[in-house]
Amino acid sequence: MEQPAFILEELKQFVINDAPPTVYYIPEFISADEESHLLQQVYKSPKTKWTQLSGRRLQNWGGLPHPKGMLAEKIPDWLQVYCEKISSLGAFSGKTANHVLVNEYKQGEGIMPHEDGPLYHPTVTTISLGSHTLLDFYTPISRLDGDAPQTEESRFLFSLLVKPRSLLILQDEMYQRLLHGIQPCDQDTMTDKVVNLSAAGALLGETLTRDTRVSLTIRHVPKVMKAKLILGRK
Ligand SMILES: O=C(O)CCC(=O)C(=O)O
Ligand SMILES: [Fe+2]
Repeated sequence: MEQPAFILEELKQFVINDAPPTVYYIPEFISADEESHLLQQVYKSPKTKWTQLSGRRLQNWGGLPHPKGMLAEKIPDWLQVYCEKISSLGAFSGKTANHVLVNEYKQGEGIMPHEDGPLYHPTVTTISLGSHTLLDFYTPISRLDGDAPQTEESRFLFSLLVKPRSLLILQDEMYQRLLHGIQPCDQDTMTDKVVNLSAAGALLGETLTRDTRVSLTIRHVPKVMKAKLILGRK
């Protein structure tokens, strides 16, 4: 059922105005009890659910997104609760999230700048557990001939501080145009490039030391394959 658009009104107070459209940052979206319960569930999952990548490991829930459609799998209740809670805020234009990535970053790990791409409804929502991190944003590589090679440093725009238990929602230009990544480092110093400092309750010049961070990346995959039930049919 379509959610009325006015539910997004509630989120308006959480918009980060110093970032391009649109960033919502909601501190303490979940309680400390919910955080430890979620971490327990993540670490209780079968070892086979983990995929080790260079610099992080991840669990995929809900199916593998594919251009031809995702073969949907049931999301366990401990994650489904949050899919529904976030969707009820209107984050996915009335649709319900059906895909969750669990990423685990040990101290000093990160993720290369990337786009989340066209297989998702263009909204990404992230719950952080266990540690803060800095999410960095970059302009895309310009493909104009004759341009000087662009370094990651020259494409860097600004960062968002995401604290444990927060919910981050990125839409519009933040999803569709900019790239995001996490530097593989142990500590983050808060500069004026961190555009949500006050919303995240941090101080300019403060240095935060990272610990293991687990993030829940909750999204909606619009294209889902309908499994054909051919049993008993000609
Ligand atoms: O851990 C995060 O907050 C970012 C994860 C991410 O960008 C992704 O899985 O695509
Ligand atoms: Fe991403």
